[in-house]
Amino acid sequence: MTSYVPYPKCSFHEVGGSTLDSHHGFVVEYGRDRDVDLGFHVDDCEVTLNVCLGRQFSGGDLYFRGIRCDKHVNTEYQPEESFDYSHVIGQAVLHSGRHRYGARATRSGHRINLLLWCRSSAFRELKKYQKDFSAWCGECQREKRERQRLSVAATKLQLLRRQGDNTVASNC
Ligand SMILES: O=C(O)CCC(=O)C(=O)O
Ligand SMILES: [Fe+2]
Repeated sequence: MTSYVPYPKCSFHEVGGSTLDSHHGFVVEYGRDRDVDLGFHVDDCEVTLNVCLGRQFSGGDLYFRGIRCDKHVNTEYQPEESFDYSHVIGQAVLHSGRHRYGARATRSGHRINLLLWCRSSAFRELKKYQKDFSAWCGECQREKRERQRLSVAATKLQLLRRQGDNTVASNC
């Protein structure tokens, strides 16, 4: 193993990363007589640690397509949310569990990865009472920006109308 990744206690604050209190670990294997790829999904956790253990393989890239809350999990992605990651043996990737992603086909060889799904019971409890996840959901953020844009446009229109009324009144 060539790299070291600290336990993600202090990362991913906005998705519960600072209150992680349990985890679930497992190994995935791809190759001959095993899985080929993995479909588009989100993990059942707040933070995912994915360590590429080996062995020799080609393919198997991860394709990420934006972080989403439950309500927006099936929405479109924006071009800037598209990110591909190529596994490197001995290295790990750490990402939000709400990041939508999948694994492309392992084209040859045998790929083995260790997954650690880190969870926060406090974050899960809080989430039940929240409706706006614009702190981390890309689609909540987009909707919020759109609401703000419409509100600014409506205010501008109101001001212009008022200005017009005043001009008419002063000309009478
Ligand atoms: O194949 C990988 O590297 C990722 C596996 C994965 O996303 C999962 O098991 O949830
Ligand atoms: Fe996953």
